[in-house]
Amino acid sequence: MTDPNPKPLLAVDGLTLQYRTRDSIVTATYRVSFDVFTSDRYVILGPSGCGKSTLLKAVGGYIRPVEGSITLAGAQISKPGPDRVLVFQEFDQLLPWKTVRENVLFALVASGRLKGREAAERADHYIAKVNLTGFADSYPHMLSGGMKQRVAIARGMAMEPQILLMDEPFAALDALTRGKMQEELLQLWDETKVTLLFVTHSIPEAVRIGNRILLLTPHPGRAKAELGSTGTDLVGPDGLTLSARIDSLLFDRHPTARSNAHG
Ligand SMILES: Nc1ncnc2c1ncn2[C@@H]1O[C@H](COP(=O)(O)OP(=O)(O)OP(=O)(O)O)[C@@H](O)[C@H]1O
Repeated sequence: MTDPNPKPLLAVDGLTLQYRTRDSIVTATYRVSFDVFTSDRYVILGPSGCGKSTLLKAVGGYIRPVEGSITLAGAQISKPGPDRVLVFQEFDQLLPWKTVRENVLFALVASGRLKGREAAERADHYIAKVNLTGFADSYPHMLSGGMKQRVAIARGMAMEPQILLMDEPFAALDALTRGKMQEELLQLWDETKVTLLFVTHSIPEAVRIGNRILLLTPHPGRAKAELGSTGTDLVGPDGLTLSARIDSLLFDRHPTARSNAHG
């Protein structure tokens, strides 16, 4: 029987995050709360500067909250750990002097996750999962942007973290490649059911990737609404697509039935 009240894997409660510079304090997020359950594809969506990246860094353990708490499987997050892996937007997140296989292996071995043959087998397994077996001995400069992002995803997945944190991983790709990468990520999720926390400012991407979507207000980010998504942009009983509903909530616009939002 399934538990009617499952405990969240990740619980973010009343989170206020700030940057303190020499002469000012910037509040990035204000009292944001949300829960992520095992195997969720949880998307944080909001305009540029609303604190999405800052939130992800706090879940990664790189920023301490000034207020509120973050717990993973019931334990307070206080520092970075191999149970949370970040995939960034930038193509330069790989080590340029290491091959694809060495990049994936390095993370596994340096974190103490695995060593020797086990590490090599795990690395090859995830390189195959992102369809890069034929490029395992290539260096990053020999790969396209999309291929580099696949390596970053394989490296993150190989760590078998409790949650994979993705900060606009496809934002720097052309539209066709971006669509293909979204499809591949969903396939990978189908095979692994990895829990995703995915940040984007694109409404169509949020609708495509997420099973649950948290909308943040413009700076400083506050939780505005949480929506469930089927992963497709179906028209609801009110005649609105999910994109149109999100658009109206994010920008306080009057929704138009069957209108399409662009992100
Ligand atoms: N290192 C920093 N020092 C001071 N302020 C910062 C720093 N990093 C971010 N900020 C500020 O914190 C706020 C939130 O930034 P953040 O990068 O988290 O937003 P975002 O929603 O991820 O934006 P984008 O979609 O453009 O990446 C912004 O006002 C930003 O200027």
